Amino acid sequence: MSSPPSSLNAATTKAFAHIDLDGHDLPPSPAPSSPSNGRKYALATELVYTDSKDQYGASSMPIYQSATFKQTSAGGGNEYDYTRSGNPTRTHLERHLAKIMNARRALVVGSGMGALDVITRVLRPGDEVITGDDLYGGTNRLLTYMATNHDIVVHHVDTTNPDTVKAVVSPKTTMVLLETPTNPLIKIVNLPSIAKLVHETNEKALVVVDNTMLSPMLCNPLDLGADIVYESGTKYLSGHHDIMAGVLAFNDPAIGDKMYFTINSTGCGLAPNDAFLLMRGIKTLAIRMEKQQTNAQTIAEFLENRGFRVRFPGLKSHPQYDLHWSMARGAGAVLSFETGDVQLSERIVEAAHLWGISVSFGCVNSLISMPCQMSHASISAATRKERQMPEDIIRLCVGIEDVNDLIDDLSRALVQAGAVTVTLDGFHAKGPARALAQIPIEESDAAAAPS
Ligand SMILES: N[C@@H](CCSC[C@H](N)C(=O)O)C(=O)O
Repeated sequence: MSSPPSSLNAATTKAFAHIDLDGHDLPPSPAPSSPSNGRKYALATELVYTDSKDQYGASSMPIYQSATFKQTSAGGGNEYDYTRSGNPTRTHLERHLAKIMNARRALVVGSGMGALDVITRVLRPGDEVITGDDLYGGTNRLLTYMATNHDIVVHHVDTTNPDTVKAVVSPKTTMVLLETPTNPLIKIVNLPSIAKLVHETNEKALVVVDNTMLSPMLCNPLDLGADIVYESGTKYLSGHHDIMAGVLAFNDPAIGDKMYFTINSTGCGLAPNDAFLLMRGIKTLAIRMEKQQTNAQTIAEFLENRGFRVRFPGLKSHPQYDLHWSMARGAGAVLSFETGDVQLSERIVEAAHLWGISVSFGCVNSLISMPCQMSHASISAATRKERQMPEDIIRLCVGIEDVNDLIDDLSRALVQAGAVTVTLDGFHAKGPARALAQIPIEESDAAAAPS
């Protein structure tokens, strides 16, 4: 895992300012800083291990809080010249991310949506994008913006069924944008099958995966056939909800060059202070994720055992349990459940104390939210209805607190909201929540899927 020679970095930093966004006459890509074959240890070890050569041997890469860098000659040419183009703290983070994401190259920007913006800038009028019918509200909003303002054609299909994707892939398909598990319905998407069928039909189409729900701790979409993987670094990677960040990773040097060109041109690269905080967060990813997943599993089982319909890939009842585990090393820590009644869900959410009513996930603190009113509110009510998104769905994003405290707080909220019948033996979902639990998830999802 040696660093690339400084002359290479300097060449790419300077040359990128003059190349065509369409990728013509690209200079050679920088040498992969930490290619996947540079990994020596188990992922938990690699998350904390770095071999950066700081001049003073600092064990934590310092924050190079400098906008510009002195050059040694009038022609410039030093490794760094200007932080928009490159910064040592950011480079250190990018090399570390490339290593843990099994990528040849990673880049970091100011938010997860910023990462998707960089990716979608390759689209041209008339290009077609295929994506899911259950996807993050911000992603839906950006794609809608592209469709409205840049004449991009967006197909929202049931990506849990590769055949529905196959039916719409064509020579015009430029991008297939997937997330698994989907947010907030926790449906699983068969990444290898879709990547294969897309590339067989149209070898130029880019398969792009939002891996925010799993993080590199649990899934490496590049190994499953994706061309680009991106994540919100605001979530599991940083883990403390104290920064916004976006991460992009690739194996194809030409894709990396294009994305770097856009980042340098638009100035959306991650600031040094945030790069430092993201790097610090990544070091505890394994231990946080382990605890969050264990807590999430306990809570999912707790709710299911009390008669709620729960969506979580750690439950055997999840209709795509086997598919999820064929691609991922864990279930993650986001689950959702339905009550069948919007007002009842609101009362549950508002009765919780320990669970913060907040958007986002992946943080050490546990969060509760109603996606249709919060994270996915930017999807119009009409579109939510068309896609049959359950307005009552509650999303739980599980943190690292003591699980008994989390269960106590949730139990109290369920009782206070009137969602359960209390007996001497405990309590059980009642009314619409109980009725809903009788309908298997696959049946209601099949009814919801667009034909
Ligand atoms: N008001 C924000 C909501 C952000 S949701 C953040 C996160 N990705 C989640 O799923 O909770 C917006 O409209 O973007």
